[in-house]
Order: sequence, then C-alpha cells, then structure tokens
Amino acid sequence: MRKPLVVGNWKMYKTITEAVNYVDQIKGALPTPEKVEVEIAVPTLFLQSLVERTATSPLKIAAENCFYHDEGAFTGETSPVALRQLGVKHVILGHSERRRLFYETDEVVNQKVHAALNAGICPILCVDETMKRGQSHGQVAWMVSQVIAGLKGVNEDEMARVTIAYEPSWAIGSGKVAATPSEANEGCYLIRQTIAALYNDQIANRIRVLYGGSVNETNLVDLMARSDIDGVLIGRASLDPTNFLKLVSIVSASEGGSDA
Ligand SMILES: O=C[C@H](O)COP(=O)(O)O
Repeated sequence: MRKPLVVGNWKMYKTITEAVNYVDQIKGALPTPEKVEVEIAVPTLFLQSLVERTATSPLKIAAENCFYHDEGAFTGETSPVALRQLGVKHVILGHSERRRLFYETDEVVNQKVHAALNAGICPILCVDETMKRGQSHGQVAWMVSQVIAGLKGVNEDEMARVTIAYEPSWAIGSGKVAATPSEANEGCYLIRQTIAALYNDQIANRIRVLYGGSVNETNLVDLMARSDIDGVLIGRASLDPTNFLKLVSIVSASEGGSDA
C-alpha cells in the first residue's frame, strides 16, 4: 500500500506574515504521518523560517524549484545543496508553469532531477498535457515523453525517492475544470505503466503518482478512491489553511485505491 501524499503548492502567493500564520494554524492539527504525509511547497524566501517552525510537526516544507548546479555564478537561482542543508526533503520540478513561463525544457528538468537527487532531495517530477486527451492522441505521447526524458539516467535505487505528479495544464488553476477522476486515474496509470516499462513492476508499484489540477472538496473523495492516484498536488485550494486542513482530512479518511 502506498502512503498518500498531499502537497499544497502556494506558488507565488502570500507574504511572510501570512505564511507564518498559516503554518502556525495548521501544524498542530494534522493527522499522524503514518496515515498521510502532508507538505506545503512555498516560495524560497519562506523556507528557512517555515522549516524551523515545523521542526516537530508532521507538516513538512517543500521547495517549488531548484537549480541544476550546486553552486556557481547563477544570479537568483537556488542551490539544491543549500535546500538540503535547510532540511527541505521534497522539491517540485518541471511544473507546467516553469516549463511554459520560464522555458524549462525536458533536458533542464532532467538536470534538475539529478541535481536534487545528488543533493539528497526527493524530486516531485511534474508532467503535463496541454489539452484534453480525446482532442489529440499526441498528448499521451507527449506526457509519456516527459516522464522518460525527466527520468533519463535516474537509477533504480534513486527511483525510491522520486514522486511523479500528473498535472494536465488544462485543469490547472480554474478551480472548476478538473480532470474527471477516471481521466486523472488514467493519466496516473499511464505514468505507472511507463515506469514499469522503463524500470520494472516493483518500482512501478512502489512509486507515488499524484494528481494535480483544480483539486477541491467536491472531487477529492472520488480522486482518492482511484487505484493509481496516490495523493494530490493542490494549488489554489491549498491557500486557505482551513480549506487545506479539510482536504487533508479527506485524504486521511480515504481508504486509498492503491494496489501495491
Ligand atoms: O501545483 C499545483 C497545480 O498547478 C494545481 O493548481 P490548482 O489546484 O490551482 O489547479
């Protein structure tokens, strides 16, 4: 059984005051980490302060991005080694917003995956589809190609630290147009099949695959009941602490559909 993982992605929202208030509000109210793992990915500016505030809490703080070199003349970038030293465990890589707005290619994402793994950080590799699958079969091939390219050179041992997030960009950010639970599950299933083909069934059954895109209170129960969805990456609906806690409790109460 794969343990569910809930990751709130704040993107570029909140001030440090809002961030601290939010974390103080939820850090003592979460289910035990044996039932569900809960993280929030926050802007780099807030990492140190929030990691310190959550040191004894089940809430973990993740990074939204990192660079693919450990150090050097890279103005404005964030070293994965420095993240690790802060106590950050997960980093989101290859989010569709970074691919689209910051021109991150598959090669860049793959370099970042390696840099994170080498630094001792667990990557959450995001893969995307830009339009509904029924509208273009090429979308499936494209999504699968991002999995293959993003994981190029990652060995079997390292795969134990990788999480994949299926985030169709047509479902991101609207709060309304989510993938249906069966579409979301199909995307996660395809990713798992790709991992089985690239590695083996054991690794495919062990890896956590998250769904992201307009997750909310209404669709989360159904999403979590699906066999290949091991958790969620939540943007907009994670911004309000009370709402985020509600979503975490839905995942915690889910029986989980995972097969492994
Ligand atoms: O990282 C989170 C995803 O971009 C989903 O965002 P959303 O829940 O606002 O659609």
